[in-house]
Amino acid sequence: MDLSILNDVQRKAVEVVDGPILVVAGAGSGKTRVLTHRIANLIENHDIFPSGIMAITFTNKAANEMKTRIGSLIGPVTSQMWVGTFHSICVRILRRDADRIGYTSDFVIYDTQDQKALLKACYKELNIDDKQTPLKTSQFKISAAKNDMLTPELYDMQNASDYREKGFIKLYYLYQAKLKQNQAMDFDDLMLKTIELFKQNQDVLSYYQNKFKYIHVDEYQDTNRAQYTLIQYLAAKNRNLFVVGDADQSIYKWRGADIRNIREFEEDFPGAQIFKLEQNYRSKKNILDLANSVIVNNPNRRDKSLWTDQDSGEKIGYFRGYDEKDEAKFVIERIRTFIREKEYKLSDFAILYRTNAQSRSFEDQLMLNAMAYKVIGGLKFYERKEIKDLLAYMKLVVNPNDDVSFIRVINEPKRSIGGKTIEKIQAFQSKTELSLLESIPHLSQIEGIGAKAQKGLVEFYELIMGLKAKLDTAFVSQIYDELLEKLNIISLYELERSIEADARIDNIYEFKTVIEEFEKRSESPNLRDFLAETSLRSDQDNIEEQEDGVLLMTLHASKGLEFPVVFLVGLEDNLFPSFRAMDDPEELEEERRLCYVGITRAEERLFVTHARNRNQYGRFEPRHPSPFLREMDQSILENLSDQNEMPSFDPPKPKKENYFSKNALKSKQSFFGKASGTQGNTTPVASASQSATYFAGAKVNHKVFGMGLVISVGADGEMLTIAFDSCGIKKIHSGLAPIRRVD
Ligand SMILES: Nc1ncnc2c1ncn2[C@@H]1O[C@H](COP(=O)(O)OP(=O)(O)OP(=O)(O)O)[C@@H](O)[C@H]1O
Ligand SMILES: [Mg+2]
Repeated sequence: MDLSILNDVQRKAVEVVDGPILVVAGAGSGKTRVLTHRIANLIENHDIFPSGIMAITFTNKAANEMKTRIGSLIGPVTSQMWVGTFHSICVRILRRDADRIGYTSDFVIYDTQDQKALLKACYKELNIDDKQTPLKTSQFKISAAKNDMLTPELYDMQNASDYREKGFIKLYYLYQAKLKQNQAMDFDDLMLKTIELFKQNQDVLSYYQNKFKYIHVDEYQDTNRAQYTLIQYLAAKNRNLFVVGDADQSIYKWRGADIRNIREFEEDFPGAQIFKLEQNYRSKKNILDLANSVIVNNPNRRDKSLWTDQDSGEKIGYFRGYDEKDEAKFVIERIRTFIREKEYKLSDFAILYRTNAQSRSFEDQLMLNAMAYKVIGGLKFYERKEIKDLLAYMKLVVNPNDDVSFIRVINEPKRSIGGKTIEKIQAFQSKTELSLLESIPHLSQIEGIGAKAQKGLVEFYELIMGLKAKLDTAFVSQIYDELLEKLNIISLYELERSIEADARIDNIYEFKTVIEEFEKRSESPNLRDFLAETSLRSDQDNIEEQEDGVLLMTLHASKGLEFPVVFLVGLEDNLFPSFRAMDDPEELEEERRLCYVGITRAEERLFVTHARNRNQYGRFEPRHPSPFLREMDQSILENLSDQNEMPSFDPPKPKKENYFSKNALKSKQSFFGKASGTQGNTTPVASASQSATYFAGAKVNHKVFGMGLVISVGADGEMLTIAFDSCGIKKIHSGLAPIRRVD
């Protein structure tokens, strides 16, 4: 095998055969390449059997990529070599020896839905109200405990003195017992049970320790406690552990990833050889410089020097649109120009964003331009559950005969209506030719439907009919608002307090923006036309399933990948970095690392964009540029914004010392204006009745709801819309509520 295609340090790292090895390096320096070449080298030049080699990555996509890369070096990877995710490797181990810890080898794996169903059964047994403690909350807590390797027993020991934890501990015990009864494991158990297997069965552990002489881990910076422990077990005997990672790319703290794992590798494995790669092969120099100018603002990091012998390349395109639609138009227009002028294919372009809901404006523009696209690691906007549900409601309002929509949403949210009830109505329906919805007024003629289900059905009927009555007089947005209110859907998701639920809320608000855009451009904005237009869009979706397409994904999903042209979009305060980062310096550092990951995906061209106004939380509001934009080296940005979109406004005052980097505030040639003078919408609005001044972005403390962030101030200067940490968005009268500013 030809190792001359590697640079000196890379080759040295590849050539060491035994002992613990850590390769740390910035993005695009060839870490993954070194890892695959090392494996090929072991097999080709050192006669190591593939069956003695294991390589672990974080996603299936990355695992497949790794197999392909090794395959291209030494021929197809056989199943004797274990290349996979942590989970897939654990399943393989457990299938063989689960009986040693009291499971059969046919144990089942519970996915999120199964987990919820099981939790529900526990709730029933323990009399827990899922309105007070949403299933999702317990699910999240159990997962967090497991990622920290806390079994119910350990968790109990740690929290025994905390009376508030009593309920949860009981639940956790029961949940775990029920899993066992069902011979089931949830995803997190796969890790924990493997560790348990090793702990309790020295012979099993020895078998794997002897079998896997060489163990490799990519993206080591994102391992959590349980994953770390598993690796420690497997590698303890031979100590031939080869890990690669980059502390600057650690972006999974919220899933328990512990950046210390990489920092403390030398302590965990004394005598470890450390290699630092410094040459980046992926990106043009300007892109790399930009990435560095951002990441240097993270305190507590080991400085790395990353260089490239590539030329500077073009400057980084900077665009500030009037709103998110304008931003999307710019991006799609650029892609068109690139394709017209150079030999690019659609999949050379990646649009990276912070939150899923942002994909919508880009999807719309791509569809308008008949360009194929793919949403990686997620669903296209109109395929997302909450959007499909809301569309189904609206379809029923227009068309009571739509049984498909009826079935989709009759029990969404829960109305105690199950499959049996629907079958009974269907039996009735076959005699009457009424639709399912139209059958509801005839419930008295249908036997065997319980009182609870009857009540649910009638309420559903009244909801739809109530909206139908307004069909010819109300705006679509009014119908939509009323629908949301009656379903209480936002509150239900808010109660879940999970990242997933937050994303759904974002999407629901984003859909309101879709409706408002429709109302603006159509002459008689009615629901029928709106639905017709939307169904055309979803149809188009289906045609576009081809190989090639512009790639859309969140920053998290882009880890480890590379693309010729990257658009990093939505660089706005409270979006990226997210609102959560405002009060939490650690969170802000994690967001900054995410920004670093995003920038370093680009090979040839990079564009950074944001909007001056955005529809978010269901409101059209002025936005501040992201602090990350200010941190970027301004001398390598090229302003591509329209003249009238040239910036200059008053940036919000720094609230935390490191919130805006010192660099950025000093920067002379900033696109983002000096910290003097106020303009336009960002002018603070004084509250009439209080001396305190409230404005979008002000932080407040409410006696009951706790800390929150003002999202907007009503025209009277008194009605505030506030996003509270504890309970989501609320409207509060500043003169009447027990509220004060905190700075
Ligand atoms: N010595 C080299 N010569 C030429 N190209 C190289 C060399 N080393 C790496 N590359 C190329 O540079 C790009 C980045 O490599 P790779 O993906 O392995 O980097 P990485 O450090 O794993 O990046 P990330 O931190 O983003 O995961 C790849 O296209 C790879 O083929
Ligand atoms: Mg990599």
